[in-house]
Amino acid sequence: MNRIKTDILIIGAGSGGLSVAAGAVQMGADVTLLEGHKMGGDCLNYGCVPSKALIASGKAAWAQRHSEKYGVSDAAGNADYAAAKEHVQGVIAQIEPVDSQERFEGLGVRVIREFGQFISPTEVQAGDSVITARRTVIATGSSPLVPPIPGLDKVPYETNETLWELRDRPDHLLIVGGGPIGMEMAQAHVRLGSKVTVIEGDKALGKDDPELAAVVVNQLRDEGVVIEEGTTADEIKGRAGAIEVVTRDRRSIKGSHLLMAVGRRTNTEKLNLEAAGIETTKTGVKVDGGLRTSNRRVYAIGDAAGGMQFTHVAGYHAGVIIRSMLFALPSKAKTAHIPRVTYTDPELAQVGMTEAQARKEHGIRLEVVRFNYDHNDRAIAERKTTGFIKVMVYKGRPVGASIVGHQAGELISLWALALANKMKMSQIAAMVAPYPTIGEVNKRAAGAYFSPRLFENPTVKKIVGLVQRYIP
Ligand SMILES: Cc1cc2nc3c(=O)[nH]c(=O)nc-3n(C[C@H](O)[C@H](O)[C@H](O)COP(=O)(O)OP(=O)(O)OC[C@H]3O[C@@H](n4cnc5c(N)ncnc54)[C@H](O)[C@@H]3O)c2cc1C
Ligand SMILES: NC(=O)c1ccc[n+]([C@@H]2O[C@H](COP(=O)([O-])OP(=O)(O)OC[C@H]3O[C@@H](n4cnc5c(N)ncnc54)[C@H](O)[C@@H]3O)[C@@H](O)[C@H]2O)c1
Repeated sequence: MNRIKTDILIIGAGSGGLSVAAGAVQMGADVTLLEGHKMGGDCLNYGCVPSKALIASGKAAWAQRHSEKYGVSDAAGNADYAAAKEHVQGVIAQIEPVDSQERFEGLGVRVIREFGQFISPTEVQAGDSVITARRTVIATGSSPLVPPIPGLDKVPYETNETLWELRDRPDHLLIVGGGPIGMEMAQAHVRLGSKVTVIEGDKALGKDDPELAAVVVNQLRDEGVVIEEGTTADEIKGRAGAIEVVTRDRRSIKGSHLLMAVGRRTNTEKLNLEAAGIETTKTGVKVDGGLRTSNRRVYAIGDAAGGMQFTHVAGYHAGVIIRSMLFALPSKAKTAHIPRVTYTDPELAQVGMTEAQARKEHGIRLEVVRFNYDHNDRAIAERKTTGFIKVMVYKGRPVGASIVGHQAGELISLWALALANKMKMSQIAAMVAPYPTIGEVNKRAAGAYFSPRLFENPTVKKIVGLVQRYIP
């Protein structure tokens, strides 16, 4: 048995774990990192990176088929599904070195390629090593949730972990779940030439503002995706190439392939948390505001912490706990300034409160300002005028922003900055945005807040009248 003493032990080398490791080791801590599977975790290997790469293939095919409006004749836009998947692997391969064992060992991190499990409140076993750490970080991420739908265990199905291996284009992809995974993959596949049916138990993109979700849902429907809402997949039948989903209302929906995209479950089963006195909740490891578990020497971050499940959240959590672990300073993880984006076309982006949440919180004192993409000159030039922004404002400060449209994911960063720093609408309005950019949408939303105050204000009119009378 190999005994190791270390300052910081990190379990899981995904977005969260790697960020802690890189930060802590470069600030002088002795760091040990465990990874039982692939370096880089879900985001690099099975999540953000492959999904965004496949979306890029779909976009390229779509652009070829829809170029007539720019004076360039439409082309067939026929996609080679296997080649698109090679492109996906190529993108992963290009990013991989940044997350590699070699890079982290080069930084001075002790990397052990084993799954870890607690054997006591202060010890973790990984292979033949027993590690005692001053502080331990659970960064074990999450896996696809596969619900016990009758018949599912008897048919082949894809998840976000297997989809990237598939080389034969599905003739008809059935997707159970209309959340971000389901909707992003539905559009990528329909654009790459598959028929696609989404079966969603409630509302597609149901966690988002329904007014924005409707824009995305309508676009996908226009592109040919069949979206069945309000009905769950209650039974699965068939065999490879001929899958049948029987819905709650006893309809039979047939397709060639099945993708399960109904949410996540956190990876805690291998950790033997009881041995360390670490409690869990329904969604993940139980943490306090500073991301400490019920064992004060152990933190949980990223997907494992059971809150918002995004790569940038895992990275943010890393910063929060580094402050607390390395400098013993108080540090709290907040959520109000965390953005999220669904990378459909158009994209859907949110930070802070949605309109419904803000109305509930602030009642009639809430102001909602809007601006539509069809008044943005760059959007008109690029013929990407579908979409709008709305900003929820309370006492002169934004408390939420929702954007659906071209590059919404890029535009939301400004509002993430504003919310993180409690900025005023006047500070956004003071910004000069270059013309013609999609980014002017943000400036115009801020302008929409001040327009009525300036242009429909009798006092302003009176002052201007007076000043004009007296200046030479
Ligand atoms: C299809 C898909 C698309 C996504 N797209 C986006 C996106 O566009 N933007 C975004 O922000 N987020 C996206 N996400 C979410 C994002 O991937 C996750 O939020 C992020 O990967 C979480 O990081 P993490 O460090 O918590 O966990 P992970 O990245 O999952 O890393 C956890 C690591 O821990 C390892 N591990 C588990 N148990 C143990 C153990 N006992 N011992 C040792 N190692 C262990 C695992 O093997 C894994 O490598 C997407 C997710 C999916 C599934
Ligand atoms: N762009 C991004 O940032 C991005 C992209 C993909 C995934 N993610 C992350 O991964 C998480 C998981 O994504 P997801 O889409 O799997 O989960 P999700 O929980 O967001 O959506 C799952 C959907 O499946 C539906 N559902 C559940 N059981 C069903 C059933 N039996 N039949 C029909 N519908 C059913 C739910 O109503 C829900 O709308 C996201 O919440 C997000 O944190 C992020």
